[in-house]
Amino acid sequence: MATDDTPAIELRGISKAFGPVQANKGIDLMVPRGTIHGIIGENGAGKSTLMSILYGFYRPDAGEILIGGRPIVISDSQTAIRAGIGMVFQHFKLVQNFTVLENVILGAEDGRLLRPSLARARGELQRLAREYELQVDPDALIEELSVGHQQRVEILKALYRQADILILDEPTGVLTPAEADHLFRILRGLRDEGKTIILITHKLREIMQITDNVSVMRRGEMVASVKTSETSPAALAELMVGRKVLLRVDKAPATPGAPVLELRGLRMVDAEGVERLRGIDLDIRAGEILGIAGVAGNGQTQLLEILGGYPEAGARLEGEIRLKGQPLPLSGSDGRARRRAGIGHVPEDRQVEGLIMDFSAWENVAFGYQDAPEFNRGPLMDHAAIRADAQGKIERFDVRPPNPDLAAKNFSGGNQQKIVVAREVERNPDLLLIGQPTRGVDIGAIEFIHKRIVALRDAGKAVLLVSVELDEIMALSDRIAVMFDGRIMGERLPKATTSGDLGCLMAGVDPAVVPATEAIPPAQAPGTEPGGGAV
Ligand SMILES: Nc1ncnc2c1ncn2[C@@H]1O[C@H](COP(=O)(O)OP(=O)(O)OP(=O)(O)O)[C@@H](O)[C@H]1O
Repeated sequence: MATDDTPAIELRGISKAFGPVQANKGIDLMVPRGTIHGIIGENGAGKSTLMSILYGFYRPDAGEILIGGRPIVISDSQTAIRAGIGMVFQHFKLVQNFTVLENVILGAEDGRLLRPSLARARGELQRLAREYELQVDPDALIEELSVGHQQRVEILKALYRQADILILDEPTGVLTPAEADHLFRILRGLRDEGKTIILITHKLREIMQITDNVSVMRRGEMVASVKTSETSPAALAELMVGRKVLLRVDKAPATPGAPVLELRGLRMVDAEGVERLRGIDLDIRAGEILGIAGVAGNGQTQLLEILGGYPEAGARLEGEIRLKGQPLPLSGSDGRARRRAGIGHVPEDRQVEGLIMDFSAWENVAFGYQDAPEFNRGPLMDHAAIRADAQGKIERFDVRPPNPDLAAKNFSGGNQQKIVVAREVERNPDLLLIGQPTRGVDIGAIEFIHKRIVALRDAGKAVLLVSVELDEIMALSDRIAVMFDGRIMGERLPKATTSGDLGCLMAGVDPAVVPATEAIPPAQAPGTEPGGGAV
């Protein structure tokens, strides 16, 4: 019989192997009811696998699951949902061309939720949205929503199914700081009414800020479970990685040289006629990291795509791009031509643009560089050479498992990112375009990726960094440009600015021309509905 202190979730001896990879080894975990429980661990430590077992995506090879004190076999996600478990995935599982309402009721029409009438479902959805401050338009198509709003739909979907336990896998990776704050308010509210929340994150700041307890995984094992109030970021980092980690970027002042990239009046109007870039002028010099700060959706993606050689289909472009003094074509170029010209590109979305998920790691390491001379023997590609090259990159970047034959989709998110970064950085491009370099990446790997970016700069290369993580922009950049609504709102030196100052520019307000007393609107991507606020 469940009593008040019966844990909401108890895992005993859970093991799961994928071929030779032991993703989970005899995991024990106890999550008290009405708490927020953090799970941290390096990329590939087995966090997502464990949660996928709890959600019925995978069957464990061994072990037992108890929900509310009762043993349960979770054979599929319907069983998990019936047991009161809801999951918000890293990559949302919403149907893009369905409405919010359709997505929320999809799959919920079984058992206790017998085919509700649409009107009743709408009423219930609106009630939940109001009660939990998760406002979204029930009739909006998912594809029209910002990622923050799509995440609201995922949470609403779980609440609609009456989840008592909510699992969130890296929920803030795609959110702006204001959106993340809002999400945390919601999670605290849910906890305070007795729901149990599991939060997987790589951000130790979030762990310290919001969790009650935290469990640490390393290489498939659970190595510690502690009260958050009794630990520190440094202690957690060490538990995770097994060594001390530098939690800040160590770099000497930049010594910029000649301009590598010059942009003049770059404009882009997309296929729907929306002006996404409204005349960008920027210079990036050799030996310099220029960080672009901004709320996602203000033109950074378009800027990277154009420079990387694949602007959105149907877009109209104007302006000039010069690389080391030479004009580059605005269009009619592609990613390979840009790479030949000396531009490396780590795209923001590794799964869509950075990798071919069904291809092996070694094939992905040649992706975009397949015409490089060392990868070809006469008219044929030299697979052995590409494989050997990939093996070296995988080892140097500590990609786990270090298996070049594994398909990209079978690596954990952070290891996928390392594959893309290794491919681009190791080519020593004159200009590296790098979007969200450490999204979903563990702290050990962040330290490593940051070092490699700084090393590239120190070798006299130019780096254009786009990140929604203000901390990352502040730590890595030699100079910061803030984008808002397709324009550069202002430039700052990291030492001469604050996150408040940058936040104003990110919201489209120049603090230099606004009286200090005037209210600053929350940073928000244009096009998200004002009623809902920044998530
Ligand atoms: N379907 C699969 N087939 C083969 N191997 C897999 C599969 N899913 C996961 N793995 C492997 O299992 C291990 C654990 O992966 P998992 O995704 O659980 O890690 P994680 O801790 O969630 O990592 P990240 O923080 O990078 O998301 C990794 O080595 C991964 O490559």
